[in-house]
Amino acid sequence: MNYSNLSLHTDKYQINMMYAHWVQGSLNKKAVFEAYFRKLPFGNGYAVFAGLERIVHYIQHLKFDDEVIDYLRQQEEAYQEGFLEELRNFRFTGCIRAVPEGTLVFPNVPIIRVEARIFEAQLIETAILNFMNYQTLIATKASRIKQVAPHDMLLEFGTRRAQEADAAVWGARAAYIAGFHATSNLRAGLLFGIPTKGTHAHAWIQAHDTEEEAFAKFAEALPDQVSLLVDTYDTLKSGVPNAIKTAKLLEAKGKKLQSIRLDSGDLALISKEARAMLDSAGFPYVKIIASNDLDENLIMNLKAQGARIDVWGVGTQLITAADQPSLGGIYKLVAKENKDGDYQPVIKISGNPEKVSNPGVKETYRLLNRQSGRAEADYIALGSEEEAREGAPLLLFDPATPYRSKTLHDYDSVRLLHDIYVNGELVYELPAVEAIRAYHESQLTLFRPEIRRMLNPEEYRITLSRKAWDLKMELIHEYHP
Ligand SMILES: Nc1ncnc2c1ncn2[C@@H]1O[C@H](COP(=O)(O)OP(=O)(O)OP(=O)(O)O)[C@@H](O)[C@H]1O
Ligand SMILES: O=P(O)(O)OC[C@H]1O[C@H](OP(=O)(O)OP(=O)(O)O)[C@H](O)[C@@H]1O
Ligand SMILES: O=C(O)c1cccnc1
Repeated sequence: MNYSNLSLHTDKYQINMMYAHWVQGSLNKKAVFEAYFRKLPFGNGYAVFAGLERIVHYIQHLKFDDEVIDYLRQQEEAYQEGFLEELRNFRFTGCIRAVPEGTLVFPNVPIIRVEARIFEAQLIETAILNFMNYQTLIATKASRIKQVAPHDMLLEFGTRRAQEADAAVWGARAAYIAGFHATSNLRAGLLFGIPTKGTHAHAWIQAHDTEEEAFAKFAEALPDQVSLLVDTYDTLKSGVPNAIKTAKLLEAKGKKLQSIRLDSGDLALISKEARAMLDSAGFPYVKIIASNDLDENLIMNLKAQGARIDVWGVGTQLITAADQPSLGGIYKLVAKENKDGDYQPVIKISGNPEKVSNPGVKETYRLLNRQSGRAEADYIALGSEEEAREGAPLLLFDPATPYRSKTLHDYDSVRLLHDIYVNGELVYELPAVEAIRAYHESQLTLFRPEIRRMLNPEEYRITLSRKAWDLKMELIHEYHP
């Protein structure tokens, strides 16, 4: 079996809809879908978009091979051979626009737009959401951790607790984009060129007669990168004193002990005492790593307690986004091709106002205040509108709170969506992960600290243009006269 073929990495209902479009002859009708999420995760003030590289890789390799076709034939007797033949010839021929990875993104702002034959656009919904939702979630969680320890080294240790192998490597990459410095996962290092780091486990100590011997042997084996786990028996009575002995052995050879790792107990108290012991033994350069179910709240708390920790190893809480294990990103049809070949806007109505979709093919602009250089708002306009593109005065119109409406005069507007595929052709050069990480860091500076803060952040302004709002109201009234 070919484990790497992702053509059926989709929900069965997509293939059923594709089949029904094929049966009724509407498969080639064009459609526009937009992907976005409605609510920020973790109560954060922003999310960090990630997942595009994986999406591109998926689209590039989309192929219904013989094995897949045979499986579908067995699965569903109703599927006619002509449909299966259509799938056999499947390739993506549409257009995809997306925000670059590392961009800060906000609720209800389209972050991916797919314009394609409905047959194609429908198939890829599930995979696009799967990649975007997970990676954006982990990048956002990692960004929160980075916020509380902006000057410390952050190591991603989550693979053993991740929801399987793909989550481990793509999660490691998402964490790196958001400012982590390295991962323990070597495959992530190989695949994405991100730095890797590692200490050793308790098993190394347990495999020797004494802790002292274990440390010395480890230092002998890897003298240039010795990091010792000091809590196997007793951190302060045995682990740290033995680490100091090893540090002396290393110095005698002209080498340096890099760090010790604390993995249990009161990390604030123990780190302070370990720091004092290392300093008074003449090893101020030895860093202290901490691990043990850490997250942004614990790290912030440990810092408030004066913990002397230089490096944070973060696993389970990050890679599983433990406090919110899913981002609710969605993919909604916003326009369909009508009989004349024009796009007709469509809406999804819900009893819950937050769930009513924004109809029409739209363009999103990030408006940067020319005086401060800071982002003021994201402005969602219909594709046909010119104002934001041309820098004309813009009404930031808030129907729920009209007193918040204001007109923006002196601004630069940046189009958020970039061409990724044009008529089936990949036109976007995927940036190296280092460049994405640097881009993300620069993007953060565009936002005021009140929006970036971890707790009760200020809400960033998202505005529909007057025309986009009027279109929404028009369609609502059509269905609810
Ligand atoms: N000073 C501290 N303040 C708040 N939380 C702490 C502090 N020190 C450690 N913690 C956190 O408390 C939780 C439990 O720590 P504890 O020392 O009980 O570890 P443990 O996992 O039970 O130890 P072991 O690994 O030996 O079983 C961990 O998430 C740890 O990171
Ligand atoms: O705690 P996390 O943030 O997930 O970080 C990774 C954990 O993985 C290792 O533990 P190990 O697998 O030996 O199990 P443990 O949880 O019992 O320490 C390591 O010592 C960390 O404690
Ligand atoms: O290198 C480490 O210390 C490490 C790696 C994975 C999980 N826990 C710790």
